[in-house]
Amino acid sequence: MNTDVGISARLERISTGGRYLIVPMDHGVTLGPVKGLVDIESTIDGITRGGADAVLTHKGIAPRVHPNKNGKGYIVHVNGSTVIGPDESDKRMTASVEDALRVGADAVSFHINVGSEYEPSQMTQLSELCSRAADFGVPVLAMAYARGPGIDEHDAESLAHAVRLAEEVGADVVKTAYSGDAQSFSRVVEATRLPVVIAGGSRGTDRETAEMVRGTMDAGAAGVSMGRSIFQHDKPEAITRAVSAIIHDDADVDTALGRAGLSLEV
Ligand SMILES: CC(=O)[C@@H](O)[C@H](O)C[C@H](N)C(=O)O
Ligand SMILES: O=CC(=O)COP(=O)(O)O
Repeated sequence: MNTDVGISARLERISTGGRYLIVPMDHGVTLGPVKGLVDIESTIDGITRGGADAVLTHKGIAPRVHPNKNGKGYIVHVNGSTVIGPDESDKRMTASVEDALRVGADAVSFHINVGSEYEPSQMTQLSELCSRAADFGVPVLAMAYARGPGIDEHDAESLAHAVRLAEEVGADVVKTAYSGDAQSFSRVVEATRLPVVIAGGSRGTDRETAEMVRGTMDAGAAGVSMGRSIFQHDKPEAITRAVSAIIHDDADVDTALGRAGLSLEV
């Protein structure tokens, strides 16, 4: 049980009533300056107006985040790798808890590939990060992916193992991939007492995005940490509005898309 008042207070800054709509934009390290991240100021302005609870970036982007985040929460991501480097799974530390606090973060996030050859070192780093962050009352979002040789990244049992590991080493919120349907994802949610949020993966249609979010919430999860489906959208504010309607107002898919002015077509 989380009894730390600083962690509780900061968790409230990155969520609404225990539900999370986080938009991660750490992909500039991983993928480069892709669509939506070149003019990151406008994207952040749109998604925070659309109902995001928090945005997430690497520490160096902080000066471009604060003037545009409309009073919403801010999470600093503390490890990274690139798709053009020797091994994308080999995430290395890029910031400390102190760095994150210096640039105004409300929480830190850390990516672990459970099942990869880097799992042992990443698990140690995550555990140490959680201890250090707790010293300062800073929440840790663990991005716990099931990634490695022979692993199905959407298999519910593997995802359940990944989210459970995050709780056991001391994280406060856990993000993982979606297993594809509400029934299987409920087994992932049941594997931990932590709030579970999903990654979106590469961008699909608006209906696919909305159905994924609806299924996630039906499974008992706490929300999303959804990047490309939101920041690569032609209308980031509108798709955020649709996702927010599902997460914060329990809207169904058609209501959410309609309320955001998006097409109801497949
Ligand atoms: C680009 C991807 O495939 C994502 O799933 C990333 O691995 C997520 C991540 N936080 C990153 O950009 O490193
Ligand atoms: O940091 C990355 C994520 O949390 C997920 O990003 P995606 O683009 O929704 O997979």
